[in-house]
Amino acid sequence: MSMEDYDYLFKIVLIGNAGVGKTCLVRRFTQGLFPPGQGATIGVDFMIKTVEIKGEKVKLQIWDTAGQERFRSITQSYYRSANALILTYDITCEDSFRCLPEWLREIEQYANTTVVTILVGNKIDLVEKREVMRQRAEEFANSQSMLYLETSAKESDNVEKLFLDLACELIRDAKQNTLDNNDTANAMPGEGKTISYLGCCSTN
Ligand SMILES: Nc1nc2c(ncn2[C@@H]2O[C@H](COP(=O)(O)OP(=O)(O)OP(=O)(O)O)[C@@H](O)[C@H]2O)c(=O)[nH]1
Repeated sequence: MSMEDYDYLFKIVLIGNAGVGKTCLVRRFTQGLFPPGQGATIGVDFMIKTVEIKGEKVKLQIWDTAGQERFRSITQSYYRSANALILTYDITCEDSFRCLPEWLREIEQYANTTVVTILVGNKIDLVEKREVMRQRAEEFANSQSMLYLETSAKESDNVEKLFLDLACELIRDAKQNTLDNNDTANAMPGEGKTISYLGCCSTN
């Protein structure tokens, strides 16, 4: 290993309407808590968490952007260097789902073409208030080649899975790129192990 204390560094950016729970998802994952009375994010916030996946240290830089329209020009500048985007909506808020095509246009315009995007329906603890059916969201995600996951930052449902699955996907991409960029003569011993990583994270 190098001087750095990690094997991989990935940048993950959360986007989506105001109030859907982006900050709460990040704080649940990085600090293990559900903040009471979480206020709106101003501009962009930033947290780091290092996780270990199959013996490799993965440093996640997590950027939490403000959903409010007035911050859009600031948040757009964070798309470009993102390895992954977590596009979040609130399953109890039809409006936040209806805005997704608008967010996808932002992604198309500002993000890297290789970015991994996952659609997240948050607040599944509010069962009675659900306005967006799971199947509908899944179909939408499929149609846009996005992964899909439902979470509750409050109850901690699927939050760990969200970030770990993303990290696995990014590792897989990184290993694949290394393979693609090296002809066989230059391949490092053990590179072939990439294959055995496929599907390593489908924990469900
Ligand atoms: N019941 C429930 N409430 C949640 C959940 N996640 C967030 N909330 C609540 O939703 C509100 C908004 O949460 P935030 O995390 O600030 O939302 P945000 O998307 O970061 O909002 P902006 O910073 O304005 O873009 C807060 O009152 C949270 O307590 C959840 O999983 N379940």
